[in-house]
Amino acid sequence: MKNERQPLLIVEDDPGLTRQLRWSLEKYDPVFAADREEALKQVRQHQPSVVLQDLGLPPDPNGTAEGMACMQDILRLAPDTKIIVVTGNGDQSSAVRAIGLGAWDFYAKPPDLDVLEVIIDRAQHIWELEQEHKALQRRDVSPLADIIAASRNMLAVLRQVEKVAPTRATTLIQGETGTGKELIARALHRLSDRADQPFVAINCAAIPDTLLESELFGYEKGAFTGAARQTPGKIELADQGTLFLDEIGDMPLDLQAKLLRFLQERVIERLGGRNEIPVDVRILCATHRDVSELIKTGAFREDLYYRVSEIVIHIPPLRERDGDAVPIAQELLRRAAEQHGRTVRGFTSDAILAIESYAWPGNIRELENRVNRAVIMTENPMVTCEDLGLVPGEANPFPTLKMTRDNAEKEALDHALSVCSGNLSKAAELLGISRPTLYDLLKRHRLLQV
Ligand SMILES: Nc1ncnc2c1ncn2[C@@H]1O[C@H](COP(=O)(O)OP(=O)(O)OP(=O)(O)O)[C@@H](O)[C@H]1O
Repeated sequence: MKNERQPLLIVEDDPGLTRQLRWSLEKYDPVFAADREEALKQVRQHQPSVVLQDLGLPPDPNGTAEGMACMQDILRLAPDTKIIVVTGNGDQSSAVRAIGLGAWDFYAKPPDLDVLEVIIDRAQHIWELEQEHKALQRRDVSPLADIIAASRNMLAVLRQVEKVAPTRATTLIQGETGTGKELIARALHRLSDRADQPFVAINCAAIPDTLLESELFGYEKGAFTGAARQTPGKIELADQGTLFLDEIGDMPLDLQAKLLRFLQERVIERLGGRNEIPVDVRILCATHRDVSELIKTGAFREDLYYRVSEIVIHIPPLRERDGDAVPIAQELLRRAAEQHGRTVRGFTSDAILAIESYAWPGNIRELENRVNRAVIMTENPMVTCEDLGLVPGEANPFPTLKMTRDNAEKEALDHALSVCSGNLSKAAELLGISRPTLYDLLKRHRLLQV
């Protein structure tokens, strides 16, 4: 424990006990409150790490409702606080309920002051350890730290990201909606030597075709009605940094031609302008669409595809990432609880099973939405299946032999490709098959683009 006296908030309406505590806990700097309102005021002012709180507070000194409410308010205000609740002798069930609602520990009246001091010291010590741990985490947040991954195929994606990031290679990130494409793009930028320069993102599907060109290339004053002043486009704004073209599969064909020209010549001309402006950007693109299909139907230029896909990163859907859903859900719950000031501590075991077995068609974005909603709406300390809107026990049906074979095949392909860093000849050799057979399998499992 640190040397300076730490503030200790004592929420107690019995003046005799208050006096006794003041004299016996002298290694702390005690501050007092006799009711909920005063307690919250003291928490705001002194930010104590440990609070000693009577459960019987006015206007309900013989019950526990006010005490429980006070405790929850304090945790909402300062979630890391260690609250030790004081119960009437023999009132074990209230103590257990308080722990369920987020109290750290409890002791029964009349207090044995030596024991109480040990409990407070321990709470203070744990609080300090937690703070140190958090500070350490903050200090070495790697650019990949916010990407939670435990599955082999996602860890392979992260290894690919680490290799590709320091290069200037134009990269296409493919994956279903909500799989984390933008998160990966940001990580590629933050791990590159452009990390201190701008990361500019534009969603080609969210901007009407007529505006996309001026958004990307900028315009001169008077270039069109409403062009009141010279405005640089996103490409120019990303100069020296990274430009992320999200949903590039939705880019209209005439703009695709312009983008291709830019990628070849690395200069832009603003709309209505005559000067060529050199721009140095690294281009990252993403799409949830099957580009090979778009090329076949003529909706995407093949030459542009080759330009933007020097490297292709394929992000697997959540249902194919073995062991990822639960740790991601836990991290999202922690973030949501912090953001919304809720004391929700985890998932019930039913909820964990449901998270594992649900197919997550909307991937992590859907998981995030369900967890957020649950954290805001739940009245339980642990999020349940119902809070998540999932059906308990809705496990996957027993897998057919074909499903099992397909999964094993896909896993072996994934593994071989990651061991051989994407080298197809080596991967084929490792798997004991010919290169054309490997090619066919990769195509069948959609692990190969075009
Ligand atoms: N592995 C992960 N760990 C933690 N959070 C994640 C992970 N992957 C994605 N997320 C979160 O899920 C949300 C969706 O991710 P993101 O926007 O990167 O997906 P996307 O594929 O670009 O989505 P869309 O196709 O809808 O644009 C974001 O809030 C992101 O922070």
